[in-house]
Amino acid sequence: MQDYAIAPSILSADFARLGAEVDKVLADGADIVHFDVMDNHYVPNLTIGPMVCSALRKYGVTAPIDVHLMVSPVDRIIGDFLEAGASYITFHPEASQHIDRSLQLIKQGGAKAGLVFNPATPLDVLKYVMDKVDMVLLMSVNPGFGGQKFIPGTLDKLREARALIDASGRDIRLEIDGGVNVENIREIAEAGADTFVAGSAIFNAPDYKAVIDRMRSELAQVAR
Ligand SMILES: O=C(CO)[C@@H](O)[C@H](O)COP(=O)(O)O
Repeated sequence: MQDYAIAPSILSADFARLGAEVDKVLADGADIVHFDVMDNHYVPNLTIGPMVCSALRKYGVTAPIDVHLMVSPVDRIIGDFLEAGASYITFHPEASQHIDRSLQLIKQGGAKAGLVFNPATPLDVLKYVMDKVDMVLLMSVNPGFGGQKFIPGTLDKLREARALIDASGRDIRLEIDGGVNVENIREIAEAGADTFVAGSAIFNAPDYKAVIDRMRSELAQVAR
């Protein structure tokens, strides 16, 4: 079976009890902590920054932390997230003046680097930096808020990204983010995703483990 990873987005967690929420979702079977950084500039919302990432590490979180920067410009915040213990740092190509340089900053700092594509952003730049990318994140909603509906056109884009990744021969995760739930996760995996961000589907449910277990049983039935 494919090495699938479930990455709950803490955007939908209870921020007043963040450490306990992260502990619980990891104990309930999540693989990766998805950490959404919004700057009220690149996107119309404001969330959490490097101090919160660092606080989670000090609190004892050892799981990979996948930092999604919805921030412009990106370069000046990358160093802070490297120090704060980010495992992955992904950013939007349109938020960097020098995409190759931003990717190098992340990798030289010891984290895995990735690019994020909004629903209407083409994948064109990817082919020029494939050798520096460890993750490709496709947004299946317009970024800024949790709880939106999955945009179905993202399935074709996933197939396109999967073909590019497979052709590269590199070990690159293909992550999907926005409107992922138990009902659509199998179709999304069949289109090529291997890493699934889910915010409201998990954190708005009374039983996180039940949702994650149901997601895994859907993934166990994926035909590829
Ligand atoms: O980055 C974002 C939104 O910009 C996402 O990570 C959302 O937080 C996902 O939430 P759901 O769509 O799963 O509720």
